[in-house]
Amino acid sequence: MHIAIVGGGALGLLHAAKLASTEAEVTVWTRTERQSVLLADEGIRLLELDEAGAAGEASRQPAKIARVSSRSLSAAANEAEAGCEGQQQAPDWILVTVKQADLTRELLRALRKLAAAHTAFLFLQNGIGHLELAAQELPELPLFIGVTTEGALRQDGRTVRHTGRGQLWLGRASGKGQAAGKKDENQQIMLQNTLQLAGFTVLLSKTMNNRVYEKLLINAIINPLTAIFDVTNGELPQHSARLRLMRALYEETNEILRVAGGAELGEGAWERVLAVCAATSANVSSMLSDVRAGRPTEVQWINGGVSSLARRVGMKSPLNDAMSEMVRHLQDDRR
Ligand SMILES: NC(=O)C1=CN([C@@H]2O[C@H](COP(=O)(O)OP(=O)(O)OC[C@H]3O[C@@H](n4cnc5c(N)ncnc54)[C@H](OP(=O)(O)O)[C@@H]3O)[C@@H](O)[C@H]2O)C=CC1
Ligand SMILES: CC(C)(CO)C(=O)C(=O)O
Repeated sequence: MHIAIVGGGALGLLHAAKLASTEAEVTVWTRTERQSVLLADEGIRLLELDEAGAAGEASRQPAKIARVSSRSLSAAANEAEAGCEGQQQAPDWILVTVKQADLTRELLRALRKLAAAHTAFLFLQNGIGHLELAAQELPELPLFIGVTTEGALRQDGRTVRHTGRGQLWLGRASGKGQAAGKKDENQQIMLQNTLQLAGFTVLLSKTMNNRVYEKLLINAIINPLTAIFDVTNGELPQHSARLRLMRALYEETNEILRVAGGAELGEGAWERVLAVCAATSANVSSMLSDVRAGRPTEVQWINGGVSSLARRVGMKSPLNDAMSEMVRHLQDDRR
């Protein structure tokens, strides 16, 4: 099986490095030519978690060097379009691991050139809204969505630290329980088996809607509030005013996801949000990391995504609107 990974960032390098230990052929499509040359020459340096869950150097595990092929995405797309001799066959799977802001029409059009009729796509972004865009640009191709609780941090162009073991749920993008075709199922099972051989825990789901919305609920609460208060995930609920804000944001978001998104998150969703804070207590959330580094955040696809859902059915979303506004200000202030 040939698996191409779009983006040599935290999640992309983690998946590529671990998949390289299987029989799959792995290609990383990077943004820059420079990173593609670095990966081809020196391989990916993976700081793996040990059995107790400590990562890389902290646990004194030697770094693993994983050999993969790599290409800049634009060069690969141009070659595919020109029908250059000797180019790689179209992949069976394309795992898209760029951040939301980089998941543009232009990127999707480049990917279309690199796909064949048998190519399936898996999108691993936090937030919502990107699948609609992908469906417009890749209407005839099988699109799958993944919700992952793995944690990864890129340290330099070729080094990635596995910061937390989690699980990956994957299924059809619009999967509200519709019957999957046999080809679909086989494709998913092949990817599941390969990812499991690489060491990931992978579960297939026919109700990805609920998985996506549960992760969205978690991100819509933890990410903006940790960014605004400049605290770790574990510190967030430890102050009564912050806990009250979390709860208010939970009530608003949960109701919007239920009414506008048809989410069935069941009992205990609030406790699960608190459990994520506890399980990732030392984490600096991705939104706080982005704010600290002066990078664009994914707030537009997280709290902004919740607000868009609300608007569609005439509901109000004052707290989510405020989160988007405040995080955008933080972003602008840091630039
Ligand atoms: N990291 C994590 O633990 C988790 C992340 N996620 C989600 O996964 C997504 C990716 O996150 P993460 O891996 O942390 O992000 P990173 O910023 O580490 O990685 C994104 C990568 O995409 C690359 N990229 C951007 N544009 C293009 C392009 N046009 N062509 C090819 N590559 C491109 C970037 O390249 P360059 O560096 O050159 O700009 C970068 O290497 C996000 O939506 C995040 O919310 C979900 C769960 C866990
Ligand atoms: C679950 C959480 C909040 C873990 O840090 C996350 O997904 C993020 O930081 O984006």
